[in-house]
Amino acid sequence: MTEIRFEKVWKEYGSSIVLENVDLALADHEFLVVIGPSGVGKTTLLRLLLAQERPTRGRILLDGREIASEPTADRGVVFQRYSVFPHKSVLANVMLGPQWAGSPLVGRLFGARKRALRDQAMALLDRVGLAEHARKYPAQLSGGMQQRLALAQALINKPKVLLLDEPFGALDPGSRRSMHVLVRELWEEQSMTIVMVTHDLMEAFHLGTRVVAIDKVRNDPQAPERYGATIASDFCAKPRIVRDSFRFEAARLRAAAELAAKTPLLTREKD
Ligand SMILES: Nc1ncnc2c1ncn2[C@@H]1O[C@H](COP(=O)(O)OP(=O)(O)OP(=O)(O)O)[C@@H](O)[C@H]1O
Repeated sequence: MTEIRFEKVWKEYGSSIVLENVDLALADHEFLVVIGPSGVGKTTLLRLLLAQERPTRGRILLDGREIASEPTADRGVVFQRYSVFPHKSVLANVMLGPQWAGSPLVGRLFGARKRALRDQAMALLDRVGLAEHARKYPAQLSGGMQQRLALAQALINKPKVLLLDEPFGALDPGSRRSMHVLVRELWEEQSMTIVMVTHDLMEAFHLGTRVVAIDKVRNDPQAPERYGATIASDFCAKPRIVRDSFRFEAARLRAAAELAAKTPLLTREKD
C-alpha cells in the first residue's frame, strides 16, 4: 500500500513562489502524469516527493507519515538524461545503490551478499532487455538502452514510488514506444505508484491512470513570481476497468482534445 498526500503544499524560494496550495491525494498503485508549461514547477513537485526539497508550507504524507527529510530507497527516480554513471559498467551501475546502502563506508559488498545482489541485478537487466550488455559502459548503449538501464538502477531498490522526470524526452519515436510498453508492464508487475512528468499530452493520456495539469491560476504580469502554480485540472481515469473500455477511450480523447485546446497552457514558455 502506498498512498501519497500533498496537504496545502507551498514551495517558495525567497520572495518567489513556485508552488502554492497544492492539494493532491494519490491512491495506491496510481500512475499519475503531471503536465504543465515550461518552468511552472513540475520538477519541483517531483523533488519535493523525493525529499530533495522541503515544502516551505504544508506537508507531504507517504502512507500517512510525513516523508523523510532525506531521500530514501522507497522512492526511485529516472531523469531525462544523465542518471547513469558513465565510468561504471551496466551491471555495476545497477549494483551501485544497494552496495552503498549495504556498506556505507566502502560501497562494496563481498561473498554471498555480493553474489545475491549480482543475481538480482542480472535478473533485472534481463527484464529490461539488457542482460547481454551487462559488461558494456553506458556510452556504448543507445539512448533508449541507457533509459532502460536507469530504470533498472531505480528498480533494484524495489521503490514504492517511481518518479519519472521526462524519461522519454530524448528518445526517438520507436524507443519511446517500447519504453512505454516496458514502463506500463513494470508498473503492473511491481505494484508501484508512478509519478511522471512529461510535455507530451498524448503520452500522458496513453500511460497515466490520472493526469493533472499544473499552472498558475492567478497571474500578475507585473510580478510573475508573486503567485505560484497549483493543480489547474485533474483528469482521473477510474475505475480501472473503465480505463480499457471504449467509454474510457472516448473520454480520454475528449479530455486530451480539451487540454490541447488550452495549448497556450502547455506550450507557453517561461517569461
Ligand atoms: N533552487 C532553486 N532556487 C530558486 N529557484 C528555483 C530553484 N529550483 C527551481 N527554481 C525555479 O522554480 C521554477 C520551477 O522550476 P521547475 O524546474 O520545477 O519547472 P518545470 O515545470 O519542471 O520546468 P521544465 O518543464 O522547463 O523542466 C523555475 O522558475 C525555476 O527557476
